[in-house]
Amino acid sequence: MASLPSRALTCHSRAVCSTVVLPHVAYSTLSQPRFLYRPLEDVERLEYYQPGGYHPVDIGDRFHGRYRIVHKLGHGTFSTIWLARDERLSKYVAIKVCTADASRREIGILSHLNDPAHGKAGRREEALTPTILDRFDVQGPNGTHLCCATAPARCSLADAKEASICRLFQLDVARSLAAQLALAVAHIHERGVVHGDLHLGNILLQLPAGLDSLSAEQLYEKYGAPEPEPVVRRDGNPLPPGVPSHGVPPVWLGDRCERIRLCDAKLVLADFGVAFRPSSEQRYKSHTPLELRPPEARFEPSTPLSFPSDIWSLGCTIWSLLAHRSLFDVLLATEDDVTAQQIDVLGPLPDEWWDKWEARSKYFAENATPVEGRCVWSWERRFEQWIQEPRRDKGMATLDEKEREAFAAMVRWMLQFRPGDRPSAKEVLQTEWMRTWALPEVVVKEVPPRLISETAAYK
Ligand SMILES: Nc1ncnc2c1ncn2[C@@H]1O[C@H](COP(=O)(O)OP(=O)(O)OP(=O)(O)O)[C@@H](O)[C@H]1O
Repeated sequence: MASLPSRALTCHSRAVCSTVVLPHVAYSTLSQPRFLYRPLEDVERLEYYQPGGYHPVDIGDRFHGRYRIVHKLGHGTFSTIWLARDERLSKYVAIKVCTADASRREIGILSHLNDPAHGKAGRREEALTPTILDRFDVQGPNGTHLCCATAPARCSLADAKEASICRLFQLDVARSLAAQLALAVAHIHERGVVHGDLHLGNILLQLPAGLDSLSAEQLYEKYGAPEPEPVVRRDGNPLPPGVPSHGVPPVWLGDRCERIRLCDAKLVLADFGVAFRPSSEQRYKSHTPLELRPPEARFEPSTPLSFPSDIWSLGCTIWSLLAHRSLFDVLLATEDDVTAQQIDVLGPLPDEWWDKWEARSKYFAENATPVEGRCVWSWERRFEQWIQEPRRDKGMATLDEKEREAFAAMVRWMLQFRPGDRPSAKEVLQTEWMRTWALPEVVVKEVPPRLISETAAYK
């Protein structure tokens, strides 16, 4: 059986964090004890099985007259995701079973992205974002749950890193993933959509062909059968209705990041749960994790977020594809610590932000030099110690001088403090690093045909 990486110490899926409050769920978790049940590792918070919350699903359940649940794929704050056999088409699908009170925003955004009325998208272009294969509602003890079927994926890029000790993708793979991600972002921006939560946990690796030919038994043999664990109340009372008798840890279809080969490195940009269209909705709060959160969300809270906020997160995500750790370190860090790191790496804040930043004297003297004794990690130091050195240590390829300069120029442009100074996603695709090093790693036939002709025109 393939080994499953423990996600217990990470928080890509916000539901695993005990301190999280569900932002757009209509019920409150405050009126009840924090932990009603014994927590199960790699299983969603069981307290969210309550009216308005998750729907209890069992292995073997049949949905919509055709989807037989064979395993669990994962969970998020607003859904559990299951591997199901589509008995009509004899293939596997991922069924996302949303919480009863989850907004239906994601399905609306995905339908908009896939709608031919908004411009003809190539087959490959569509492959960079999820295609809704089916949608239906399920009634259960906790309410009515929107379910949608999409292609199952192997794992998220965050999971592929967490499963690894060195936490590095091969250089050609990292370049290819960076290019595909920029293509995906260019595609959604062109359709007027801001993703709003770009990070490695929301980028999935596509499954190589071949899974569909396996029966459920063969799949269990190869990847391991489900191992449901009993749900137990801490006070010893029986389980209330709407709570499953067992929790199911997810199957591991993925691989350690360093073992992923270029030919298998095909991504899909997922989780459009907080995506929005700036033309029809104003959004002020960023849902992106702190290490990739655009600084305007902090310093210009009354200006609506827009496409450049994705570009900031895209720049940070591309860094994380090449490095073994994120550009801005958030371990035990506050928002102020992160702002200080951003200045250490990128240079001074815009004057009006600097004046607004109350905690600045903790990190900088009035002449903007770091306070005495504070350890400053510049871009160069982070690049050397978090990208080049670990790659050298593992016998992996490193970036030569020219690539290094082109990479820095691109990422630093994406990380301009003022949103208006950042490139558009299309301009990112035209940068020297993308054209010379990243796009050529994407197998030509896999690139959206229209975007190929556009990027070819830039050469
Ligand atoms: N199509 C899929 N194939 C395989 N695994 C998937 C698929 N979709 C989602 N997952 C897994 O489930 C996890 C949660 O999915 P997703 O982020 O879409 O849920 P969510 O409820 O919208 O989460 P949140 O809003 O908390 O990020 C993913 O990180 C991934 O591990």
